[in-house]
Amino acid sequence: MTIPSTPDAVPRLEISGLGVAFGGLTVLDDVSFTVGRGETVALIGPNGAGKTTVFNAVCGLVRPHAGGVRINGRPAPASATRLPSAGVSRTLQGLGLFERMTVLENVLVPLSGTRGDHTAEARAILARLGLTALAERPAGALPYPERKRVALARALVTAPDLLLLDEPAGGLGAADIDALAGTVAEVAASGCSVLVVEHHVDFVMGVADRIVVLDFGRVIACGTPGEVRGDPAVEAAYLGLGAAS
Ligand SMILES: Nc1ncnc2c1ncn2[C@@H]1O[C@H](COP(=O)(O)OP(=O)(O)OP(=O)(O)O)[C@@H](O)[C@H]1O
Repeated sequence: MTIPSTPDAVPRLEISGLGVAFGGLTVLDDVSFTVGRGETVALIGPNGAGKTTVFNAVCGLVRPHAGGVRINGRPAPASATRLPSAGVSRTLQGLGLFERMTVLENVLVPLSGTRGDHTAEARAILARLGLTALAERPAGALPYPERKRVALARALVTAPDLLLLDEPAGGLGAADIDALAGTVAEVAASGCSVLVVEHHVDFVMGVADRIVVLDFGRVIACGTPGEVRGDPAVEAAYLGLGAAS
């Protein structure tokens, strides 16, 4: 996918003054942060803090009443269907795989509207994620960790320059989380920017360059993992509430 090049100073993702309300409920209030090129930023916070709503605003699935989202310096697409052409891929908490389609067919879905045969690219991604032997299996027949990897492969096949991961470590064991952390590090090293929503604190501390902490729809802290870990407001709001360690 060819994305117009932008100066390095322009963030891949810039969220400024974002406000979202559902009916009378304010869910996001003046949320601002950036994700730079090749940077991995984690968005953490207690249940209901507004993390998924941030993702949905980036993807054009909810309309903010204040502020905005820019991707590579341009306003984010108003529709999720235009995200791939803006260089953005996303995984979903619910995975959203087509259960009866094979692993390979699932991974080819994002490229189905584009010209040419993309089988070689899809197989390369499958190989990178250790899924080659499962390529012809129906996605619905696989154990959960492999299904999660298929969802990640499907997000990577468009070669995004901004990858949004919604709870990628959820439901995985230690070995799969380690492998996932390695994949995220490789993706970021290739220049792709990553925004990850995740509850698993060790995973977040290991992969994130910076962490943004939301509580009741507001940013209460932003910094390196070391800075955030020691922040009393974060401990009170989140880390002290028995999150996975
Ligand atoms: N479509 C909607 N209509 C009404 N309220 C909503 C809607 N989507 C989310 N909310 C509410 O907005 C708030 C933030 O939800 P959101 O899913 O963004 O939080 P979250 O931080 O991702 O939580 P979790 O960690 O549990 O996934 C919650 O109070 C939720 O109930």
